[in-house]
Formats: sequence, structure tokens, C-alpha cells
Amino acid sequence: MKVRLLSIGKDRSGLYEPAVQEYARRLGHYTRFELVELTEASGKKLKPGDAKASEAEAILSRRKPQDWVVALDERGSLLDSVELSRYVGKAQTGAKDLLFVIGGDEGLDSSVRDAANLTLSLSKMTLPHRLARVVLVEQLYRAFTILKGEPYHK
Ligand SMILES: C[S@@+](CC[C@H](N)C(=O)[O-])C[C@H]1O[C@@H](n2cnc3c(N)ncnc32)[C@H](O)[C@@H]1O
Repeated sequence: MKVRLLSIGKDRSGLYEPAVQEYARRLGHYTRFELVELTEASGKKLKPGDAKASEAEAILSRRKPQDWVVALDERGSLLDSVELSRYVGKAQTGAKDLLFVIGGDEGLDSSVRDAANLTLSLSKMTLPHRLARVVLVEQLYRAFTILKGEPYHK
């Protein structure tokens, strides 16, 4: 099974990236995990709607037939950690790959949400997308430890 995290924009802050890299390293013990950063179209002087549409095109072109697409959005479904681990486990037993998608400053285009198998909220609050990456990779790491019955999740 492969898990990919596709996100819009690079993290040059130095604040969140070390944590993302640490959880990515830990996730590597359980699954093939890949982080993919796509260039923000909003930096290309497009109108917000056009930028989101252009980002959506880049995102959806990366989708593979065996992927379950999970769009991260504050308006999505709220799962607890055990529920997320069950979703990951279902993908694993169904020989599916998981493609998680985090939007940029303007959020995700509705076409990405429409194409998603699941729209997942990490909270009802709006998070900076770089912080959303950290929360998601930690929860994915937690999900795999739950599936393995390891003591990390309490
Ligand atoms: C700064 S937010 C964009 C907010 C934008 N106003 C919107 O309506 O989506 C950037 C990205 O971070 C992710 N994100 C932020 N808060 C989130 C949350 N509470 N749950 C899930 N994803 C979130 C989403 O993928 C979002 O597209």
C-alpha cells in the first residue's frame, strides 16, 4: 500500500517542515509514504477562482486508478483517530492507495472535493495549510500504530 500527501505550496517557514519530515520518517516503517508539493497557482497572478481551478487540474492529474482520494477541508467529516485508522485499514485490505490532498491559501476547488472518496476535516477551525500537514501526518502515523496494536495511541 502507498500513501501520498499532495499539498499546494512549499513550506519555507522552517517551523512545520521538521515535524512533517519526522512523521514521514516514522510512517515509512508502516507504509510507502510520499510527500508531493505542487506549486501554488495563486503566485502566478491568476484570479483566486482561476488559481484554484488550475491547482485542481494539477492535483487531479496525479490521481491513479487505485487511489482513494481524501480531500482535507474544514467542512468535511470529522473522524476520531480510531475511525481514521479503520479507513486506512479498509484501504489496505482493499489493495487501495491513499491520496490525501491539502489545499493552498485559497483552499481546494470544489472539483477536488467532488472527486474525493472522502472529505476529511481535522477540526471545524481553519488551520494554516502547513500546520494541517503536520496534524494529518501525525494522525496517519497514529492510525498505523492503532492498526498494529502498538501502544502509541492512548
Ligand atoms: C488556509 S486553508 C484554506 C482555507 C480556505 N478559506 C477554504 O475555504 O478552504 C488551506 C488548506 O488547509 C487545509 N485545512 C485547513 N484547515 C483545515 C481543517 N480544519 N480540516 C481539514 N483541512 C484543513 C485544507 O486542505 C485547506 O484547503
